[in-house]
Amino acid sequence: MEDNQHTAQTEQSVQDRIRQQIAENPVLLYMKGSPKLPSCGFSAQASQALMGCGKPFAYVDVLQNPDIRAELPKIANWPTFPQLWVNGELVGGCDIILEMFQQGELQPLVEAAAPEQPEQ
Ligand SMILES: N[C@@H](CCC(=O)N[C@@H](CS)C(=O)NCC(=O)O)C(=O)O
Ligand code: FES
Repeated sequence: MEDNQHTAQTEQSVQDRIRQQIAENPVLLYMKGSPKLPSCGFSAQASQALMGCGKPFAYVDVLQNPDIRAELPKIANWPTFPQLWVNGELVGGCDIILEMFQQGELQPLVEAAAPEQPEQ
């Protein structure tokens, strides 16, 4: 009973953390590994396409965050990684990201979403 309650609370706080990440980062990629050192071919292709857009983006390595890996698919209603979120909305996974990149649709989406770099 107490254990169940604890688990429910933990899941809630993980989901809150995810929602905050999604709200705070206009372009956010949930992936396996990092853009520089991806741990899966799907995440490698997705992050490469995003890097090809030439704008900074945030990422979360779900292999380093197993709680996020477990909870995000419930929030997103999307079972796999990578997941690209732009302006608080799920764009899709690797297939959709690559398709949009090849169609020239990813770059304008990212450009419109990413805030300008602050002046130095
Ligand atoms: N067709 C998918 C490929 C992604 C995929 O199948 N990902 C798997 C293997 S990396 C996954 O995330 N499985 C759930 C998990 O590992 O938590 C896409 O377009 O993103
Ligand atoms: S980690 Fe095996 S397919 Fe992505």
